[in-house]
Amino acid sequence: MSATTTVKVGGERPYDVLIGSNLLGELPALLGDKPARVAVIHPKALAATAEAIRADLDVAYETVTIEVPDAEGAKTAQVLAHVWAVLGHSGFTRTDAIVGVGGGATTDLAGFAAATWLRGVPVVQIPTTLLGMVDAAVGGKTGINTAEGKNLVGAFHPPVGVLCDLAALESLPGDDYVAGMAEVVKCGFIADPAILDLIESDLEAAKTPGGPHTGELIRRAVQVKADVVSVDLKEAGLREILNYGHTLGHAIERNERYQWRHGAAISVGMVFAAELGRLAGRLDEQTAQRHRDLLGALGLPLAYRADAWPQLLETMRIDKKARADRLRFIVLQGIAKPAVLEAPDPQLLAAAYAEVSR
Ligand SMILES: NC(=O)c1ccc[n+]([C@@H]2O[C@H](COP(=O)([O-])OP(=O)(O)OC[C@H]3O[C@@H](n4cnc5c(N)ncnc54)[C@H](O)[C@@H]3O)[C@@H](O)[C@H]2O)c1
Ligand SMILES: O=C(O)C(=O)C[C@@H](O)[C@H](O)[C@H](O)COP(=O)(O)O
Ligand SMILES: [Zn+2]
Repeated sequence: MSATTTVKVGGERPYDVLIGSNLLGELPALLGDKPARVAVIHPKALAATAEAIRADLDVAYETVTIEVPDAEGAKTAQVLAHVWAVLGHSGFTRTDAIVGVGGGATTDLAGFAAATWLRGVPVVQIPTTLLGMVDAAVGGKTGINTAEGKNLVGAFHPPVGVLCDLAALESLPGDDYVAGMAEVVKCGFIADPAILDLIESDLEAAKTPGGPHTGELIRRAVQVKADVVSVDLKEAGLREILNYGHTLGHAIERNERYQWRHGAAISVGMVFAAELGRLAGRLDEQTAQRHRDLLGALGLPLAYRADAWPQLLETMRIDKKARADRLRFIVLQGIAKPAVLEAPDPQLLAAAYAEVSR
């Protein structure tokens, strides 16, 4: 994809997601002339990019870079407190702005820092992973983990803009790229079957950013997310479909002390959700099998430890979709036909887990 594509996100505070190459020059226009100060939050792996952004912005703004720990290590209350301290020492006011540069973990933290500092300052997200581009940086869900589970503290705080510079994907390790494909596959199953066809048309190419369909896959996945969050920012209903595979996936991440990639965990979670839907009589066998075939061919995991079930079940009880004692899962009634399965029989749950356990 050479030209820049724009996906519009609607709602009370609409914004654009730009997808293309060499987009960093768009940042000053997004920030506008209101901020006097800009904080660029990034992990070590993106230090050079953050420095280049700082150098560019220095002409018009007082700019500070804030390096945060890598991956899930950034999504803690301690790191958030550190960011608040830097903003405080730097004199950040309500018109000043934050820029998140990195994968989903960094943009979740940067977004939450922006949501909470002075009860809300503008944030521009610059995702540098596939997962960040197609999912985390879009939609305004921000947050951190706690000892009890994934993303348990957070806020809905939409960015003022998102810059997906595809050149960033060139330095991304292969396993991280493939982990991002799990969310792309999710978008295919819940809303846009053309995504599944494009991936299946060249499975090897789909594992790399150099594939012939990379740009279209990213655009389609961003469009799925944009369509959903434009009408349901705060997850009052429709937005729950974006959580397909995440009820079990988040429990696996916690069980692995966040050493598994998010995309890998939700890959197992989606196979589980497909089996749950099948065993509940809602999903046909062929579509359930298509989950395994597709995710397996991409190199994503399809199974998890059998002995972990009691702990996973316990963790799933504080999933955000749960209501009182009732667990709720997103299942499919067919491709692009997501639905809620409420309070499934414990035996049904165990049977679905048996299908993904080893
Ligand atoms: N807010 C949301 O709506 C939303 C949606 C999906 C996922 N998430 C969250 O996103 C996180 C996962 O995001 P992720 O998969 O991007 O992982 P990540 O942020 O942990 O990044 C993966 C790794 O890639 C490195 N990296 C990032 N960009 C790079 C680049 N261009 N070149 C080289 N290395 C690079 C990072 O330093 C890290 O080590 C999870 O915490 C998940 O909960 C949030
Ligand atoms: O944007 C959403 O809504 C999603 O559910 C997208 C998910 O891919 C993402 O991992 C999200 O962070 C999960 O949200 P949570 O509310 O279950 O923590
Ligand atoms: Zn996710």
